Amino acid sequence: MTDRIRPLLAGNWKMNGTRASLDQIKAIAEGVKAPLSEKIDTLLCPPATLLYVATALCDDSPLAIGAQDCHSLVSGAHTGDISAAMIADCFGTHVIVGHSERRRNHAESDALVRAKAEAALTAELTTIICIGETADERDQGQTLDVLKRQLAASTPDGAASETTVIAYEPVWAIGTGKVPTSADVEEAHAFIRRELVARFGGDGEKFRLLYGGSVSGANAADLLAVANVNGLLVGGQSLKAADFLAIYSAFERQFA
Ligand SMILES: O=C[C@H](O)COP(=O)(O)O
Repeated sequence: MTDRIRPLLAGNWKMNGTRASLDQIKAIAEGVKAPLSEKIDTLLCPPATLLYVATALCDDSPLAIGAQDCHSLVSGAHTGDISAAMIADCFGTHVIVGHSERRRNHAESDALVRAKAEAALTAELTTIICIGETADERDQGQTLDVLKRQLAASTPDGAASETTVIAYEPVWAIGTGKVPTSADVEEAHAFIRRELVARFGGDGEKFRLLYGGSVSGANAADLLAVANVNGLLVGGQSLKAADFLAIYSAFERQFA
């Protein structure tokens, strides 16, 4: 862990959460307090239906609210989509793009992910670009090739460490309870770091690299101890405040 890099704990609710879940957002917002909030950033990405009310709920909290996807255009005839500008209009500050569930379920290409990331940058949202190999790709020894291709093709030339976060999420680890070894995470993150430095020079050293995939309160501390892991992207364990705050506590132990 490079101490210049401010860690980020991010939660992705995926297609979960209704108005009845707002009490969980409130509890998380109240739980991410100073002094730790002065050292690490926290973010929750609820479904788009809750975005506006969630930002209002978190008005007095360090907890940032973001979205899970955006269209590459600002507006137009795109039924069901939301634009980066709309997210910003709801006071969202972040957006996830290129999540493997979007890549798989909506056939999103690297080029489309890059266009979405460009739109997010234009809307002045912090963009979390997800990359990661499938189980087959891993079994065939292609992990680093996949990461190289996805990172290069999904990241805009205008990306910078202030505005862009890279999340390494092995597809086979998402929602499965399977987590790569620390050595595997270290290898992947070191590779991503090298690629970013090769492309962005010194600024590549400063990008935040998140690990995601079956993160829980039980494994968060071990993951955070891995070199070049600057935070975590959490799915299932971000839905309940108690689970998410248990992961936040692991940050406390690592970074306070
Ligand atoms: O965006 C979050 C990831 O897909 C991880 O999900 P998970 O923590 O439920 O495995």
